[in-house]
Amino acid sequence: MKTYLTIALQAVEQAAKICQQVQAQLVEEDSLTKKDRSPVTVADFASQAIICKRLKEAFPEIDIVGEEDAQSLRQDENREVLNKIGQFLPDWSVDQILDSIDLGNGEPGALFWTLDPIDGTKGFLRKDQYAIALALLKDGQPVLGVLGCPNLPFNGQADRGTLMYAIKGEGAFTLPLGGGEAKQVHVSDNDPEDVVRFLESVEAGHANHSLQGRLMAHFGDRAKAVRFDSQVKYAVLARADADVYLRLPNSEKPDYREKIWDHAAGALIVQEAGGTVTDMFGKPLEFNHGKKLMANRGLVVTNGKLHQKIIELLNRG
Ligand SMILES: Nc1ncnc2c1ncn2[C@@H]1O[C@H](COP(=O)(O)O)[C@@H](OP(=O)(O)O)[C@H]1O
Ligand SMILES: [Mg+2]
Repeated sequence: MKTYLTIALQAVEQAAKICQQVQAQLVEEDSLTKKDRSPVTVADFASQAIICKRLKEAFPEIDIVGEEDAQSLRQDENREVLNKIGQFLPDWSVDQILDSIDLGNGEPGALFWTLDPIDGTKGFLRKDQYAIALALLKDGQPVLGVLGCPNLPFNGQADRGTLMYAIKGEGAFTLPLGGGEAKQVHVSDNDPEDVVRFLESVEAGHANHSLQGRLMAHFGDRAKAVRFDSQVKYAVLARADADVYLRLPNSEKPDYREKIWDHAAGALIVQEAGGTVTDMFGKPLEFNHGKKLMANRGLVVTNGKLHQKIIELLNRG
């Protein structure tokens, strides 16, 4: 597993550098809109190209299930975006860029990678939080997870981003992006009688803020709300900077099913830091139903001590 980890960390580091460069000089034309009306940027594509190329060089036999594909980039109308990606990958030919992005068109199987090249694209566009999320899944469960969080200060240092990783059964660790010593992380110790710090999406459309508000009311003044984009929320909870992360289905999209790349890496990291991850009914996540968590609805992520209480409150009818 160590070889997988080394390559995964290098790939995410490399992608994070490009994402930081793009975010620093981002303009509106650097993104396009997908069929589901969600945005995708130059950085999403460049990040996927870099990570897929690196993984396939090292592990040619393992499929990669990535969020993006190059179909839209192959259309003339998006030539500008393709050219811009080339500016950030100067040694790459156009075909190399397109083909590397499409290395992420693999299918979920017994052993596969899943990649979100930029999780929280809307946060990225706001120059806010985002994560590069990579996980290795074996027999339907994440066994390795890496989160690159370029805008999440490492140890309070605003100029250093955060990298987090976990291997199943071996704990969760953090180190600064750009290199440094890895330190083990543990979730908080807070119980239902303490202050409870709740994480939620910034984007109201990705969650149910009003249901979450009603649940928080149960804790009165002790409930604090913190909003972050992306799987940065899992990283924040894993290092004990928050206690609960709720992702409750938005009433306007009751049939929404979560994507595996939005949760595989983060869920493993929180579990290895001592926390608990289930859906809103307390059911463990099942990653063996294709690209979506078809057997689960919503998410409840806690430090473990708060889990039962939150599930009870959510399901008391
Ligand atoms: N209706 C919905 N409910 C829950 N998640 C949604 C959603 N619509 C989009 N998303 C997902 O929410 C992710 C961002 O999460 P967050 O709200 O925590 O920042 C998006 O990932 P991408 O940004 O990779 O597309 C997208 O996959
Ligand atoms: Mg995502």
